[in-house]
Amino acid sequence: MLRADRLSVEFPAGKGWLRAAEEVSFTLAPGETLALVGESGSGKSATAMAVARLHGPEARVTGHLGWTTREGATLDLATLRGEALRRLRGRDIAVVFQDPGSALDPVFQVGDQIAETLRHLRGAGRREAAEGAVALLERVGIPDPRRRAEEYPHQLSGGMRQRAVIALALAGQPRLLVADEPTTALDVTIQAQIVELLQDLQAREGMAMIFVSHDLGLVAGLAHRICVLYAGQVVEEGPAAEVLAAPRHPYTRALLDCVPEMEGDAAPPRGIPGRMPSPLDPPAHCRFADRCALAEAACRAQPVPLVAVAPGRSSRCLRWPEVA
Ligand SMILES: Nc1ncnc2c1ncn2[C@@H]1O[C@H](COP(=O)(O)OP(=O)(O)OP(=O)(O)O)[C@@H](O)[C@H]1O
Repeated sequence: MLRADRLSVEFPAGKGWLRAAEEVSFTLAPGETLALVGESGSGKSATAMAVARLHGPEARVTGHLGWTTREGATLDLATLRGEALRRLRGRDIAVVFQDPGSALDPVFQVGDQIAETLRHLRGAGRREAAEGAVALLERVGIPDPRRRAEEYPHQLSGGMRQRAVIALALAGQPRLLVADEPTTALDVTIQAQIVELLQDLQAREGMAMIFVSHDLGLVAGLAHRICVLYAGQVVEEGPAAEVLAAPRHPYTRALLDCVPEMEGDAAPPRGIPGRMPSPLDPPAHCRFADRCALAEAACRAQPVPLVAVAPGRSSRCLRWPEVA
């Protein structure tokens, strides 16, 4: 359904450009969830926002985003403009962000906001839209949806607000949901509930999803494929079960080591020692070398390419067979 081919996202910085994402490639099948994982600043959001075409005019996006429409035609999302882009946004591709507050207007009742979207995107009549809004609130697990529909966003808890935002995203019957750290602002128990909801909706509606997270533990139960980003580059990509069971890049290994062993583990999450290189001036060789226990002279001698290590799996590490 979606094929990102050498997608790069750059932002103006001083006299040059900051490469937030660099030649990122992946594919997404209908009904599949792809997790984009990495530390803060690794380029996850830049990549996800490029897919949703939500960057400001200052961003320079290059590469291709092949998209197969409902009718089977192929478009390049990266170059879509005007009416075709408006039709796609909100309808075929919906987005849920970290902060549920930003997607809801504080001065309108939640149900009215969803109803208005149904009228706009699906041409529903007034009554049909109001009923549709209640049905959507019910579908995302909001108890007593008829009463909740009449409340204002501030009357809902954080978790309920994020559910309402997801209901709003579903209003256009999207084929792809882009969820950018949708649970980061929520309590741990609520996080799990929202992840469960997304998983359930995704399976029921057959929607594809791009899920952005810094937490490999969180995406473990959700993702079909995982794409690990480091300093703007894909360092590992493959089926989630394989990546989690036998990582082929030391950075993925290190991210896995940060995941608490057991749910409710009281130990504070450990970070990875060292810092990610600045995207303004990344080294020409392996970008992870300075934080990597396996790094040797060859890793600092040349750029390291992303290579296939198994069918459907790739790694950007010279010593990948030794990682798992
Ligand atoms: N609009 C912008 N203008 C300039 N630089 C930007 C812009 N958006 C992102 N960046 C930079 O691009 C790099 C990648 O950012 P991005 O937000 O994609 O990372 P991320 O992995 O999603 O991290 P986070 O979890 O913190 O959002 C960072 O260095 C960031 O500062």
